[in-house]
Amino acid sequence: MASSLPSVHNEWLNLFSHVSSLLHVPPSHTSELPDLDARTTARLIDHTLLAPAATLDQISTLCVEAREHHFRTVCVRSNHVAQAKKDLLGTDVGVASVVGFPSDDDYPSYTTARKVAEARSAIADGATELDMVLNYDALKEDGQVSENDQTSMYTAIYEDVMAVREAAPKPTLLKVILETSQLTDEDVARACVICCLSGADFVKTSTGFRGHGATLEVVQLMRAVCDVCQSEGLTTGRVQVKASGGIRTIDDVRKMVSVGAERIGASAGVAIISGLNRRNSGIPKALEDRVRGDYHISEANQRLQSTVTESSQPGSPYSPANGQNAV
Ligand SMILES: O=C[C@H](O)COP(=O)(O)O
Repeated sequence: MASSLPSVHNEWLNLFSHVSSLLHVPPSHTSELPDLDARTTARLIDHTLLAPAATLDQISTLCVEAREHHFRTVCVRSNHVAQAKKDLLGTDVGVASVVGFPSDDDYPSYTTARKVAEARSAIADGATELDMVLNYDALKEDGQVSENDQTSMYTAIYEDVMAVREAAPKPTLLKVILETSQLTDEDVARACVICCLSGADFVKTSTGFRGHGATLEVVQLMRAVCDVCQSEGLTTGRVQVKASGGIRTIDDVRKMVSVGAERIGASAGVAIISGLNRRNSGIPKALEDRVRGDYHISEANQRLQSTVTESSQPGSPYSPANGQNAV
């Protein structure tokens, strides 16, 4: 692994070119979506409440829901980890803490020291998983760095993730949020390579606070890049993909799983499971749609479907091979 780590800017660029030359994003899923039962679906979901103004009562309600449905984790801000841990003692639900997360309308770039301190505090309070935000703004500085520069922002981005990884060694799971709505496909791919080299367990699409959430294309691209990194020996194991942001229905989940997501971050976890149960119990679709409407399903579907059609650059190595979109 150490010999694979670039040290200067143009070594990073060479590595990115090498990975992209091997990249084959498969055709988008066009046929059957996977059947998922309620238990399997729940174990895919990080049941999420990240509103900065969330109260302890709301966190406790989140935990009651997570216990009832057996979600994989609750995903909360670090100041809520201790409460969630207490509420979930003796259950099969983990606690995931975000690190370096934005607030409603502020997207600060946290220092590495601050992320490390937040990670340590969350783990001390009982977090079993961390969802840290990548320093994704730095990815956009590529044009300002010459290929001969000895320093590279890619090294700085890598070191930021590594510092949190070292503060949160396995078995704590480390997910790195790319905030894909803010990135080009090329930058998404580069971010995935950096995360793979840093020993992340997951790459995750979105915070849900900035721009649109997960799209099928970006999940598919992230899966493909992580596969290339693994086959090229750039990872210590399989790096998984977490889709988050705007996932509201069981069909949204099925679509994301069909293109490679192995974890779902959603604040609509209860609605997703309830919709699935109603469907399985044969409640007429018209009634289901009316109930689901309470959760702004049609708006979420529109968001998902419109982002699905924002295709990657045709002909680029980051585009699906046949350009078809999943629906
Ligand atoms: O990390 C997860 C996201 O914040 C969830 O976003 P969402 O509220 O659109 O489900």
